Amino acid sequence: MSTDDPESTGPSWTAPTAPHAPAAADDTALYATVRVPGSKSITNRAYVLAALSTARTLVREPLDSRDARLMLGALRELGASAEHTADGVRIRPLTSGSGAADVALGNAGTVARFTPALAALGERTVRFDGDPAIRRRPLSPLLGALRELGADVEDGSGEPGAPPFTVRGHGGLPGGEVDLDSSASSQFLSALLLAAPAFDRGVTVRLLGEVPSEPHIAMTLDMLRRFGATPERHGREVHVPPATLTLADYTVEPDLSTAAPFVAAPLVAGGTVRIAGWPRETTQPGDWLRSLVAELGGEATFERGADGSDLLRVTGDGRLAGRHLDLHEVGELTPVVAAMLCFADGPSRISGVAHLRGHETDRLAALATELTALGGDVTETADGLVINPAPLHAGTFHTYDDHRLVMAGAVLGLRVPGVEVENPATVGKTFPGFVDAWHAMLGGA
Ligand SMILES: O=C(O)C1=C[C@@H](OP(=O)(O)O)[C@@H](O)[C@H](O)C1
Ligand SMILES: C=C(OP(=O)(O)O)C(=O)O
Repeated sequence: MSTDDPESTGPSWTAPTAPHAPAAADDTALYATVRVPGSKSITNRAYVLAALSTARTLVREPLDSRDARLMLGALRELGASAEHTADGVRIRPLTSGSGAADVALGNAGTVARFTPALAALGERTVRFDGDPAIRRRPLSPLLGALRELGADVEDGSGEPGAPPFTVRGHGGLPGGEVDLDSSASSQFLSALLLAAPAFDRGVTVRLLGEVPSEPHIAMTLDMLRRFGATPERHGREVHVPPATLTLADYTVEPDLSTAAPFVAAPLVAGGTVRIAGWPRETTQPGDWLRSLVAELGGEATFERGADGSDLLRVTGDGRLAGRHLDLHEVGELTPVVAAMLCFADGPSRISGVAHLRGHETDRLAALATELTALGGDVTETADGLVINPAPLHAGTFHTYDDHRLVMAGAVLGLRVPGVEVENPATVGKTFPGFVDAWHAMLGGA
């Protein structure tokens, strides 16, 4: 499966049905242990912080996927180096250098939002562009804030404040105080905070509007601290003083958002799935899935594996309660959660996720269209979806170049024979091995 070709539509994939679905958990039901790859959000933050450090960092157990490769490609263009070793990826920090550079964004929000500040810190003239979809995703509040902090950002041929654009590095950024509306994406705030230790005066961000995806901000602050920075947050103000970053070694946690469809499987189909390496403490938004499982009628408990590592054991019986869920803090889980709720025995509602219209695709429109096309009773609201019980049937599930729609299609297929998931290769944004792992979970590897 190519991780470099966003347009590759390839053959569709008939999502497999579960062995015994729906069913009470018994010995013929789904029973599997699953290992998911490293967190995209942690991997790409670790790479950025390592590139800003004063010495080499070994990033252990990183994600290897299209978004992670795009981040490494961007950092190399900006003067860092990345070497794959037996233990992980060793990053050597950014070096000064002049001339022109080109950063390929693909459709990676983390690359588009986290790397322009790094370009402003260097001395290259860096052009940024990516897939057609990234040109439509929100960016302009971040580029505006970077300009106010002293960056030289020039709009390109498209919409102002959108790729393609150019950053002319002048060897540093003054930094200072700035107002930021980060309501369209928490990544704007994370981007400023991650680069701030390298600004002459650090940064003080005064937030306008509500920031979604709060756990991703906690992740940014936590990782900054591990690399030696001292961020402080007081309500709507976040301050990061200048700091020298260094960390020899960083181990990436498994991606709990990538784990979402595997957590959903036993609830939707009946059975037990264990997720290996689920951390007892984490800033990842996917950790919220543990409480979701309980709320929808399943069970999620920690176990200790034979090797001493933690596993999360998720059990369900194929019956799900309908619920109203505000997903503002965990928006990236919406596609899989919406697929689960199509099997609930009562009405459900998802709210708080208007910003999903600026994700890989307009996820609210895509989910309403695709779930309805399979027989679902799903309507879009301004900030979410209303989902009522309805029998689903076979059909094509279009994925709009969105990895999480492939995962949602897989969940639907557990109980609905004949769900044809279009362009499954697009899941390579975060989990190139997803289709194989899904078949392995179902016992058909
Ligand atoms: O900082 C991050 O790593 C992310 C933040 C979130 O972005 P939004 O706040 O734009 O939803 C999330 O949805 C995305 O998958 C990853
Ligand atoms: C919104 C997502 O990705 P990105 O990092 O491209 O914003 C996502 O993975 O759900």
